[in-house]
Amino acid sequence: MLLIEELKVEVGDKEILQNVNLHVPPGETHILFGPNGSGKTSLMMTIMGFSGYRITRGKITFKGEDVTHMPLHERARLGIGVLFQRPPTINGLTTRRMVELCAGDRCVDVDQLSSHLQFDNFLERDVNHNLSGGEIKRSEMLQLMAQEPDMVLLDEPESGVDLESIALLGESINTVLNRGIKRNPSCQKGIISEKPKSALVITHTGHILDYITADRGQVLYKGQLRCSRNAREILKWIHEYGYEECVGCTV
Ligand SMILES: Nc1ncnc2c1ncn2[C@@H]1O[C@H](COP(=O)(O)OP(=O)(O)OP(=O)(O)O)[C@@H](O)[C@H]1O
Repeated sequence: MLLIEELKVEVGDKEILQNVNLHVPPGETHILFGPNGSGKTSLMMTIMGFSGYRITRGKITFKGEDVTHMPLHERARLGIGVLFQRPPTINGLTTRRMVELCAGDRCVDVDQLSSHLQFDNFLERDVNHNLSGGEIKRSEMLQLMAQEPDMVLLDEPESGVDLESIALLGESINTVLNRGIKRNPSCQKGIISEKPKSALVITHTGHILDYITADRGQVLYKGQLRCSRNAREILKWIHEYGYEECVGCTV
């Protein structure tokens, strides 16, 4: 699904990612750990194609297509979706309209989806305007559910979300990954996708691991991917020994 080969990325005049190799096969969820400033968000922004992240070497392939220099909107159309750590407020655009735009020509029952996410009361507000941290995450998940991407990049999905609401968030992530979206049965447009979805998830706390199934964990350290193993094992090592010891282990 996603293949990254020998990727080097600069932001401004600073090299942020060095020789990153990563393979996320169809249907797999990979977890990305790493200390503050190690380059996790930059990696996601580069995969998504945001400007300012200059690829100086390497290649990104998605669903067999070379997307290394593909514009952001084409990557989104090809099936990459992102949940931002700190998404912007968009004045003048209601969340309902945004969700409709994300759905494109897919038939999505916005009211049903938002009710599922307990977001009904905020649909007519401008995107992320005056929303709490948890409400912003639900708004972003709503947009992802409508977009129905083949691969989702989730940047700290649990940040700002209270412990009770993480279960709801985890459920919505699983909906996006495993079961596609719930459709209005009277709607004839669109095809329910049964294709396996993939995910790359950044987490600091690991709380989200209680709700989603992780196939593998990776540690990004000083711009390099240094470890690849069971995500819970990595989390345990980080808790017990810290990042420096974790990436130094040879077990
Ligand atoms: N637009 C930018 N201009 C200059 N430096 C940047 C820019 N974006 C990121 N950086 C720098 O690149 C490094 C990696 O940042 P990044 O946000 O990718 O790290 P991160 O691992 O996601 O951190 P955190 O866990 O704190 O969110 C940091 O030193 C950051 O200051």
